[in-house]
Amino acid sequence: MLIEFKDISFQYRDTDTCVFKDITCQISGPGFHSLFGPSGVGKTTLAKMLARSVNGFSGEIMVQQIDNILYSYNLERIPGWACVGEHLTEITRASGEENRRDELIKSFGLRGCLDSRFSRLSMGQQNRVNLARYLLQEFDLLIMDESLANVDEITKEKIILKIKAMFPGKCFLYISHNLAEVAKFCKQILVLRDSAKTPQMISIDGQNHMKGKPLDKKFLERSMLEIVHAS
Ligand SMILES: Nc1ncnc2c1ncn2[C@@H]1O[C@H](COP(=O)(O)OP(=O)(O)OP(=O)(O)O)[C@@H](O)[C@H]1O
Repeated sequence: MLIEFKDISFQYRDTDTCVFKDITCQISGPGFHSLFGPSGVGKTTLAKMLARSVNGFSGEIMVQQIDNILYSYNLERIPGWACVGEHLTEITRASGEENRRDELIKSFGLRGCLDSRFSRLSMGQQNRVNLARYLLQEFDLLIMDESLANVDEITKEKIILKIKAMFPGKCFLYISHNLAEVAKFCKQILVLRDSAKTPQMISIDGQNHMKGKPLDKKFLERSMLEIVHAS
């Protein structure tokens, strides 16, 4: 599995600032990779380019062994008229993944939400339901653009570790503003900087924490420090 951004430059139409200037970087292999950087620097834009919903850039995005790319984001809302259980059953009808659905419902703490309408759930509950909907579909790469926003730290950790255990062969691009979280759970952190800085993207190794593995606190602290210095 390989994703390669080569000399990417981009400016939105009718704006006078460029978002990207000659970005080159690689993501290889399955697991959690992060896009990290200050608000407005272009994380969502780059993720959407990868998902082919933002075009018109110069340079190349090459992917190998990745056919299905899904893009999930934290403000995505599904129709509120059906209850959550029905939505998840409906999506499972296409994939035939009843066991996966039940496992996600249990580990994402969604049992109590199944009879509620989506619109009546809290934001953190809505985000968990929405993420489960994506994990029930076919994908090689899932972009998680702040998909776990509004979820408390303890539940978030359980969910990330569960996703890693359930989908060891899949690639995830995890976008978050939480420094400790990306350093702890991701194997690679792509720090995106202002387009006036050179290089605009810096790659840093993360801890890639897994369930049952001890945390290397020294390594984690070093990663966090490197990310702060790169930002
Ligand atoms: N459709 C658009 N048209 C014009 N400019 C846009 C458009 N979408 C985003 N931008 C601008 O492009 C820049 C990058 O936006 P983007 O949403 O990719 O940043 P981000 O790093 O994901 O931000 P955040 O962390 O706040 O979500 C911002 O300056 C934003 O104002």
